[in-house]
Amino acid sequence: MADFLSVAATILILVITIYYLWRLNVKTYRLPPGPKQNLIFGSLLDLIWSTLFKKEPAFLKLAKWSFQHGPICYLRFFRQRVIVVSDARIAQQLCIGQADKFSERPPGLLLSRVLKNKGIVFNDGPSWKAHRNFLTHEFRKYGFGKLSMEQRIQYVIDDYLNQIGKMKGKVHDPHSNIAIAVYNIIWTVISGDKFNWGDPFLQKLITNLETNLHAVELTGPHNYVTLLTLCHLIWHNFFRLWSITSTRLYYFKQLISKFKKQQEETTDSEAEESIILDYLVKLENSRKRDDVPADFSETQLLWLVSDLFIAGGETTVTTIRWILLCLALYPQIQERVRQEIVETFGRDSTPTYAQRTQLPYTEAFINEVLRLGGVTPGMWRNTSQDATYEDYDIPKDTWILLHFWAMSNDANQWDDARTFKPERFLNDQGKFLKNENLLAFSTGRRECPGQGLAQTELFLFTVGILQKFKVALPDGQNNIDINSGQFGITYTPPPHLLEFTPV
Ligand code: HEM
Repeated sequence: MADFLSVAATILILVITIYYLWRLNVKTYRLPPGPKQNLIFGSLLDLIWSTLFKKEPAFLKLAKWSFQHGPICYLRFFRQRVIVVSDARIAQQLCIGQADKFSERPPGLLLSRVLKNKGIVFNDGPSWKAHRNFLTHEFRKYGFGKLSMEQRIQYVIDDYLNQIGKMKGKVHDPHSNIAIAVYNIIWTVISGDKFNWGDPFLQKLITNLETNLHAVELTGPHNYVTLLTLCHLIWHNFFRLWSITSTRLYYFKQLISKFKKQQEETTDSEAEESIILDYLVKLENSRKRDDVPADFSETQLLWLVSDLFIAGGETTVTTIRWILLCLALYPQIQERVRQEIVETFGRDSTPTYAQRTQLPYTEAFINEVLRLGGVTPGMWRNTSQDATYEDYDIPKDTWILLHFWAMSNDANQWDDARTFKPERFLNDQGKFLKNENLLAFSTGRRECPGQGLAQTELFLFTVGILQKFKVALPDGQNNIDINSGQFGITYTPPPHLLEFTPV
């Protein structure tokens, strides 16, 4: 009896699988090249084998496939069609040239399922559009490059530099101080308020935000097949993930309540303009007029704030960690950047972001860190309609991986791709030269709306640190391999300690 049942179950599974595959291939498409696919699983078993048994990160495996088969590489993971794009120009042709078709997130992705109709990053449709427009308008209104916003950022960077000064050259892991400064900057930018250094609430929030980041890995096998998604959730303890997210939202709720209370106690003329205040005023005014924009609500404000902390925090913290590590690993480059800064602005005056054009080597250095660090290794889009690229078809509901790390590491686009060379961003006259192959902040309608803020932070941090400190690895720890970063939701530098000596 047991034998009969298992034979019947096997036949049933086979019939269902063949039916699905048949439906998938009813229409024959001219698909881009890719590795040979298994009839049923496509490349899923290869991916499982590499990630689970060979411990190769999925991002790296996908990059290898794409280097082997071309910058637009087709794969299938069981039923899910995937295209990996590892060329910045192709990404731009698709995401700008055919923006209507390439601006959604994949609806089946775990994070899209959980965050549907919430915030911005994994949201879609009218709710995404309304919040994205609001944010873009706000960032333009307060303008990075405008002094008031830069001053807010600079106050936090000054706190950071004071803190480093107090450590008197003690060797330490730079991560936690950078995180305190970066998350505080996000809060000051969106609320006009600022935490004191070492505020226990900020510390609690950061611990929460940095817990379990590996559970939201974006490209591993569990992303494509519901059964594997369930296994992944069980493995990472679904209840724990849920409790971390609820606690996070509770913290943001507390922050916004505190913000509202402060506003009530402030007279109109004293009130500091801010993104949160603008959201609440817009909501209030539109409620009175009875024309609330798509999905604007206090709950959505929570998700928006949460998204800004998540999208703007880990990315910027990781980039600054790479900046410090690269300064320490390449002392001659560090001296050259410092010399340029000190000769142009001295040790005490702070240049504005707009004055970066006077510091071309510093700009080249930061761009080389963004390239080699490849902080956001990739991001998903979904085709909302059938599309084409040159002679290839890209069917509706194909997941498109914009593989930023592969774009920055393609030997066909970059000389000595894995060597740290800021000069590649300078022209013959020593002026900074933008390189179209670098897409650190993505492209098209979903490109990073926080790019201006992030670039301002990276610039002010680099200048501030080099005006005051020499950054070095402790004696005997200079053998860190710059190519041994770890892939997760961001590409993080290998663990390291640093010492900061006043100059
Ligand atoms: C060095 C720092 C940063 C890097 C490298 C970075 C990079 C990126 C990338 C690659 C994307 C994906 C875009 C796509 O889907 O194609 C993105 C999205 C996003 N980023 Fe950033 N980002 C950084 C900092 C920030 C900051 C400071 C903020 C705001 C506080 C921010 C807010 C966002 C948001 C809200 C999205 C989602 C946009 C959407 O889906 O419409 N990012 N970022």
